Amino acid sequence: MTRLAANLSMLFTDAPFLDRFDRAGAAGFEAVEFLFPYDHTIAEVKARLDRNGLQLTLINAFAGDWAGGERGFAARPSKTSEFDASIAQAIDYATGLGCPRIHVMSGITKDEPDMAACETVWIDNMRKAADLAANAGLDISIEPLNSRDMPGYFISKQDPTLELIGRLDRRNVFLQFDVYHAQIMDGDIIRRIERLKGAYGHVQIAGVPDRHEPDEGELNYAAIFEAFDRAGFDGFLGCEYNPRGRTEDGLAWAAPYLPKTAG
Ligand SMILES: O=C(O)C(=O)CO
Repeated sequence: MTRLAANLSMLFTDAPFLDRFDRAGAAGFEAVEFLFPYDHTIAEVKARLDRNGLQLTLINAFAGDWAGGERGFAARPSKTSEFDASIAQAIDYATGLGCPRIHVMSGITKDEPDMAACETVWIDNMRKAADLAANAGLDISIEPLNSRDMPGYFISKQDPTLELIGRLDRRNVFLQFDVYHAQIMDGDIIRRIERLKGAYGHVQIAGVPDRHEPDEGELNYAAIFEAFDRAGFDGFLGCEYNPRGRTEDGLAWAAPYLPKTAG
């Protein structure tokens, strides 16, 4: 069954962050995800989840100076103390908010002098994060980002990322399968959903190429939703797109999958 989570870092952004929970609830969502809750206390965020009856499916660990272009620390040899602090903080928030997984970003490595050192520190950092998360009953999610939007990001394709995840040898680390990024870098989406079954723990969606609502662009999302169903994926699909206008005005495609609005 297709179930949708609103990504509150990209949807309802005409409202302040905490008010986006109310907008998502009113629009019929039963779940949300977002990148960084850290400007607010756990209690403030929890109160908004609870008052709207929303589950939280994903948060990101702090990833550095986002506006300045930073995208995480895991593969950056000079940033291990920032990495450690970001994981400790994310585990506190995920635990306090009842969120089952944390997206740990790998970092922009195009200007790093030694890629072998980046890979070594990525493995060490991700293993450390996975073990701390496992102690708290949480999963780690790792996402390749397409190199058109995010040049120089450490991981950009699904299969090489899975190869790295395999080397971690940790049972609580999963691929974050963002269909938008995967279509741009890898393609063959339906077969990939089937082949990678069990390897992805979280899924995100958007239209390709413009990252707007999934009802436009080159992908047939009805067929993709069926493929995730057939593959037995029972998690939420994170709606991580830039709305063409006001978020609510672009949600007609989602209505059949939103329990509070489905007729
Ligand atoms: O940019 C993306 O696709 C993300 O999910 C960042 O967390």
